[in-house]
Amino acid sequence: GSPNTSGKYAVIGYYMLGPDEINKYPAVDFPVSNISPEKAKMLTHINYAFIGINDKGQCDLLKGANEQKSAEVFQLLTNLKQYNANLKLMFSVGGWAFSNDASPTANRFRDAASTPAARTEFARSCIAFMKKHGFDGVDLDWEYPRKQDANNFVALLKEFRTQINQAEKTSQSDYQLTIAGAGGAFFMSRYYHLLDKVVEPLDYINLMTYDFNGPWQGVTKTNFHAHLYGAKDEPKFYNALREVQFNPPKSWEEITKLFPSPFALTADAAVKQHLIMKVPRNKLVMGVPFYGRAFRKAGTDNYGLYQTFNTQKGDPYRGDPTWLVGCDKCVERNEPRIATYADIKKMLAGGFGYKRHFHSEAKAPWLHNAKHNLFVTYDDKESMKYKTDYIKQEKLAGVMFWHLGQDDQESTLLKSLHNGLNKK
Ligand SMILES: Cc1cccn2c(=O)c3cc(C(=O)N[C@@H](C)c4cccnc4)c(N)nc3nc12
Repeated sequence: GSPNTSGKYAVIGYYMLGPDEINKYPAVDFPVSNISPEKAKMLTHINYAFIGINDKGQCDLLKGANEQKSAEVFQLLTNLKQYNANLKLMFSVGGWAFSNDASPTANRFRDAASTPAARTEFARSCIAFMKKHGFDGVDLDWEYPRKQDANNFVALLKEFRTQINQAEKTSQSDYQLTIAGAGGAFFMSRYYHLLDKVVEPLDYINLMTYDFNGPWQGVTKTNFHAHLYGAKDEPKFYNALREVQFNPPKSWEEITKLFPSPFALTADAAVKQHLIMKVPRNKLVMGVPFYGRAFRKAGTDNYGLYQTFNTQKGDPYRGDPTWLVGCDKCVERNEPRIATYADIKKMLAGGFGYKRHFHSEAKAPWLHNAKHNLFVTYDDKESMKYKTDYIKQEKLAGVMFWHLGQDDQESTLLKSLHNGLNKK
C-alpha cells in the first residue's frame, strides 16, 4: 500500500521483547497493556522486534521464543487496533544483534537474499507469518548488507514488493514494506550507489539516525549519539560516501562537493545524503532514540563533551555493571552503557551529581557527572521539538523511535513527537 495517505505524519514505535521475556510474559518491564488507548492513538505503526530467519531461510521466531506465548503477544498487539483503526502492526526481521557482521547468524540474511529461489521462499514465509498473526506488513532490519550483498538486497526488496502486492489483491488488505536504513555514512556507503533502487519497492525507509557514537572502534571522544545538527568544534569523521562507485560515475569535483569530508555524523547529514540520491521525502522517516548512551571515565573538561573516555567495548557487556550511578535498571539489565529515558529522568532527579547541558548548535542535551566522570548523550522533549520541526520543514514522512518501553510513565517523549508533528 502507499505511504500513509491519512496525510498525517508516520509515528513508528518499536515494541521490543527478547525471547526470555516472551517466555515469562507478562512478567516483563513493559507488557503490551502499558500501551494505553491514549498511546495507541498517538502511533501510526508499531514494529514488533524482533523476528529471526531460521536455518531454512524463512521468517521465524527467534531461537528459544515459545510459539504459544509469542502468538499471545501478537494477539495483544493486534488487539490495540480497537483503540486506533489506522494503527498498523509490523514485525521487524533481524536487528543489530541478529544481523551485524560479527553475529553468529550474520549469514541468514545474506543466504536468504542470495538466489531467486531463496528470495522467493524467504518472502513467501514472511508474508505467511504476517497473515497468520494478523500483522499489516514487514519491516526488514538487515544491519547491514555488505557491498557484495547490495544487488541481492535490491532483488530481495523487489521480491517482497511483488509478493506483498499479490497478497493485497487476494485479501483486499493494505500491507506495507519498510526497512531500517543506516543513519551513518560508514554503513550507508555499502548500498548507497543503489539507494534509489532500494527505496523504490518500500513504503518507508526508517533511518537509524542514532548510535552515531558509542563504545566501539573508531570512536575515541565522547559525543552525541543522535544529534540533529553538527557543531563546529565536534570530532569529525571521514566521509565513506566518497568511496562509493556511482553509476554513472560522478566527477571528483561533484563527489567532494556532495560529500564534505571530514564531516559531523548527524541526523541532518543522513537525511541530506538520502535526498541527494532522490529518495522521495514522503518515504523518508527519521529515527530517534528513547534511550541514551553512557560513557565511562570521561574527561571533565568542557563538561565531559568531546573528551576521551574508557568504556568497555563489545556485546554482550562483560564489565562492571554498576558504574552508571543512579541507573538501577542498568545493573538488572547488565548494560550500564545504555540508559532509557525513564532511567535518565531518575538519574537527573536523584541527587547523584548529574548536571544537564544543552548544545545550542547540535540541539542536543547531555548529562555530565564530574564526580564520577560520566557523560550521557540522549534525547528529551527539547531536542525532540527541534527534530519534529525539522521533519515538518523538510516535509519528511514522519518519525520512528526505539523503543516504546524506554519512555517514562507519562509518555513524555511519545507526546513530544505526537504534539510536535500534529500541533502547530
Ligand atoms: C559495536 C558497534 C559498532 C558500530 C555500530 N553499532 C551499532 O550501531 C549498534 C546498534 C545497536 C542497536 O541495537 N541499536 C538499536 C537502537 C536498534 C534499533 C532498531 C533497529 N536496529 C538497532 C547495538 N545493540 N549495538 C551496536 N553496536 C555497534
